[in-house]
Amino acid sequence: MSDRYHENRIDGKAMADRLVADVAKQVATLKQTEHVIPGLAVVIVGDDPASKVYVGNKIKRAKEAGLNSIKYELPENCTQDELEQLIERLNNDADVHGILVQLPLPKPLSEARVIELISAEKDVDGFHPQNVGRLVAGQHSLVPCTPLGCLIMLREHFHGEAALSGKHAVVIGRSNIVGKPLAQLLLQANCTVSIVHSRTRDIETLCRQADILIAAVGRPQLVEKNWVKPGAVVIDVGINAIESDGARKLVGDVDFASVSQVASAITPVPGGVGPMTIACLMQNTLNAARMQIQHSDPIRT
Ligand SMILES: NC(=O)C1=CN([C@@H]2O[C@H](COP(=O)(O)OP(=O)(O)OC[C@H]3O[C@@H](n4cnc5c(N)ncnc54)[C@H](OP(=O)(O)O)[C@@H]3O)[C@@H](O)[C@H]2O)C=CC1
Ligand SMILES: Nc1nc(=O)c2c([nH]1)NC[C@@H]1CN(c3ccc(C(=O)N[C@@H](CCC(=O)O)C(=O)O)cc3)C=[N+]21
Repeated sequence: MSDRYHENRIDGKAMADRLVADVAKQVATLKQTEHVIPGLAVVIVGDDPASKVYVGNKIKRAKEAGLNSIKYELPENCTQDELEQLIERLNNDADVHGILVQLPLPKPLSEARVIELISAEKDVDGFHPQNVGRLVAGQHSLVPCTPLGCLIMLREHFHGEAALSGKHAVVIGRSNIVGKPLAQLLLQANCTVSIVHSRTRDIETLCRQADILIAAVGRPQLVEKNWVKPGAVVIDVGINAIESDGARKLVGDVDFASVSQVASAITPVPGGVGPMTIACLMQNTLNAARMQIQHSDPIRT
C-alpha cells in the first residue's frame, strides 16, 4: 500500500531538456530567417553563493539553447545609480533582448526601482508592473519563469490544459515571484484556486482539499503526508539548503519521502521545478526577441 504510487515522480530535468532543445531549434530558425541571435543579459550583484550557482546554470542553458548570454557582475557595495546605469545601457542595447537581475539584491538597493526600470519588452522575468498587469488581464506576454514552469509541468502531466479545468488548486505562498502569478495562471486554466499563507487558519485542512497542491513557501519539508489528499498532484517549488549528517543537501517545501506515498504525482527537489524555471527563461528570451523583431502582438503562452 505504502508505495501504491511509486514511480510517480514528475521529471522536471527531462522536461527542461526537451524544452531547451525545442528553443534551440527555434533559435536556429530565427537566425536563418531574421539573422538575429537572441541575447540575454544576466546581472548579479554581490557574491551570494546560491545566486552564483543559479546564474551559472542560466548561462550554461543559454549556451545550449544557442542564445548569446552575457553575465554582468557588480560588487556587493555598488550603488543604486551604478546598477541603474547598467540597466539603462542594456535597455538601449539592440543586441540584448532579455534582461534578468538576480534577486534578492543586497541591502540597501531597491528591487522595485530596478524592476520598473527594465524595459517591459526585455523583462524576461515578467516582474515589471506592466507585465504583471497584462498577466492579470489575461493578455500576457512575458510570464514569470517559475510559475510558467509549474504550469507547463501540469499541462504535460495531464496531457493538456483542458484537464486542469474545474480542479481545485491550492497554492501555498503569495510572493510576487511565485505564488501570486502562479495563482493567476491556474485561474486562467480554469482551476478553482485557493491561496494560503502564513496567516491562514487551519492550513492543513485547506491543503487536504487540493487536487493540485503547490508549495512555494521557503520552509524545508513543511508539507507532510497528512496535508495531502490521496491521489493529489504535488508541485514542490521550494529550494532549501539544509545540513543532514554533516553534509549540505537541497530539499523542497514538501517532505518527499512521506508525501510521495499518497500523491499520485510529485516533483522532486532537485530535478523538478528548478530546471524548468531556467528552461522557461530561455523560452522567454526567445519570445522577447521575436516581439522586438516583429513589434507584433504579444505571444501567448
Ligand atoms: N524552483 C525555483 O525555480 C524557485 C524556487 N524558489 C523557492 O520557492 C520558495 C518560495 O520562494 P518565494 O515565493 O520567493 O518566497 P517568499 O519568502 O517571498 O514567500 C513565501 C511565502 O510563503 C508564506 N509562508 C511562509 N511561512 C509559511 C508557513 N509556515 N505557512 C504558510 N505559509 C507560509 C509567506 O507568507 P506571508 O506572505 O504571510 O509572509 C509567503 O507568502 C523558496 O524555497 C525559494 O527558494 C523561488 C523561486 C524560484
Ligand atoms: N530575478 C530572478 N529570477 C529568478 O528566476 C530567480 C531569482 N531572481 N532569484 C532566485 C530564484 C531561485 N531560482 C532558481 C532557479 C533554478 C534553480 C535550479 O536550477 N535548481 C536545481 C538545483 C540547483 C543546485 O544544485 O543548487 C534543481 O532544482 O534541480 C533553483 C532556483 C530562480 N530565481
